[in-house]
Amino acid sequence: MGIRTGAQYIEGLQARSPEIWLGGRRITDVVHEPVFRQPMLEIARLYDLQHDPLYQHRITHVCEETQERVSNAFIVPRSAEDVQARRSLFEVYAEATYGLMGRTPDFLNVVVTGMASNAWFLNAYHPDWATNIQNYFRYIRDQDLFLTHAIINPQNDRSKTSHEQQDPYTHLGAVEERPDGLLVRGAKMLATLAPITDEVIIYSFPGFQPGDERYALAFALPLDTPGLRIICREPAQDGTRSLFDHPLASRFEEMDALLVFHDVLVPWDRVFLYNNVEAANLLYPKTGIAQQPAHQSGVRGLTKLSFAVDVACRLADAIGVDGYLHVQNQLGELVQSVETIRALLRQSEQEAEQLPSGEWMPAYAPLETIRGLLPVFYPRAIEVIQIIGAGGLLMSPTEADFNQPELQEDMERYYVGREGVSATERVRLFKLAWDLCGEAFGQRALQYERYYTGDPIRKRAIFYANYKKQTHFTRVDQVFAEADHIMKSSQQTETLQ
Ligand SMILES: Cc1cc2nc3c(=O)[nH]c(=O)nc-3n(C[C@H](O)[C@H](O)[C@H](O)COP(=O)(O)OP(=O)(O)OC[C@H]3O[C@@H](n4cnc5c(N)ncnc54)[C@H](O)[C@@H]3O)c2cc1C
Repeated sequence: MGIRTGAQYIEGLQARSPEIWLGGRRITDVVHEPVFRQPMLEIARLYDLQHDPLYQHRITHVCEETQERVSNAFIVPRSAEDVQARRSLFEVYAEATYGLMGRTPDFLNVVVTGMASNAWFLNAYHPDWATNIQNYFRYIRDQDLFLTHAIINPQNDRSKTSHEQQDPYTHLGAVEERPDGLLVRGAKMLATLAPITDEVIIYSFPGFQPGDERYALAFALPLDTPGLRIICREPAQDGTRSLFDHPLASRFEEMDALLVFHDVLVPWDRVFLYNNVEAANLLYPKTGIAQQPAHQSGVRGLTKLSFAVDVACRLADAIGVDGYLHVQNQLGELVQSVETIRALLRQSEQEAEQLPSGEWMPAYAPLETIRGLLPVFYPRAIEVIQIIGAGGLLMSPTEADFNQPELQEDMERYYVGREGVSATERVRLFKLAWDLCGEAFGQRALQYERYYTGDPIRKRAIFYANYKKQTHFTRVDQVFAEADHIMKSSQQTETLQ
């Protein structure tokens, strides 16, 4: 089939009936559920871009194997040009959503591409796993599917491993091998956008201990597989809020969910890893499934940060405070944070490493530095919006107030900004800013930047450990050697005198 349109994506959702729970209600018509409707349309818009002559050549290509047009997310990069072709897709999708949707289809499609192109790793443990992931890659590429993923165990008792939890099936684990597949039970979090995706892929961060064999799993399933339950968090919007009042929250909310597997059967041809702690712990480091999508996250993160900085600058200008030194200092700091991420991204592409398999991997150190800095830079941008917007962020009236003739004069007089900024312009800008820095939507977007890729603290610790392996801090030895040499020379000189 190749690239889908937005309408085809929505038809796909309509054709299935996964078990979705939202606010105590079982959702039977996901396509018409107000909470999901606009975010679904935003994703459909991305699918439509694949058919837009302005974008098609930037985000899709003709697949050598099938001769069909497919998304650039399925490129296995073999050159710098391939890396750029994929970046181009990341950029188009990020710009279309202002970087506020992190789990757009490109994200997990890149993960599966990375796993499949490194199937040699799975092959070393079990040839079927390698065949399965390669077939799955072809399947999602050719059907142009949209995936969610759940790689974390529920947050029950983090001081214990999976097999030490009170209930052995709190964390998702294998129950029984059957002729037709593997029976699994337990839960995984945090499947972002699950209600409006086609399939889920399960795998895990490293950290398995001996005894955790049954939890060492990787597989993929359609979301309407019997026994699979999607429990959504409380929504940040109810789908009826106006675009005037909530220009971002009413469009880009990514629903997060817990996935509960009530004795779900995973067909053997969908199992990519099972019952092997070593393989599960090495999956991340050996298959590039952290590094390749980190490129997507970097591009998206740059867009989101730049957008927040644009909002901060426009806010300051609209109320005439950007002439103050401390405001300029803070805005300058934000612009520099954007430039830092931009430079790191370029560096990661320019220093892309070629693996022995021929695959091009954007460079690790700059990408990992982006991962370390965004959880600092993005919250800071949000803080600066709060500092500059100050009390004004809390006095915005609603669209209904603007439409009330009795209030018209007050609206026009008391809500204007500096000269040239009308009341409507100022209020819309402040509402946009509040969506980012005050609303539950904005708080989730901030929490996403901290945690979407795992715990930033442990990530940075791993980065340091890797750095230490490669860097032996030899300059310190050199300075001592030089000092010894200088001391020796001066002693010799003294002896001669
Ligand atoms: C908005 C959002 C969207 C997300 N989307 C997805 C998604 O689509 N798919 C998905 O799979 N996941 C998703 N995640 C989950 C994300 O992967 C996790 O939040 C992240 O890995 C951190 O795990 P945790 O939340 O369980 O925190 P925990 O690991 O429970 O950490 C909680 C706190 O305890 C500390 N801590 C815990 N254990 C240790 C330890 N061993 N050593 C030191 N400190 C420790 C941490 O530093 C942290 O401060 C999302 C998260 C967010 C916030």
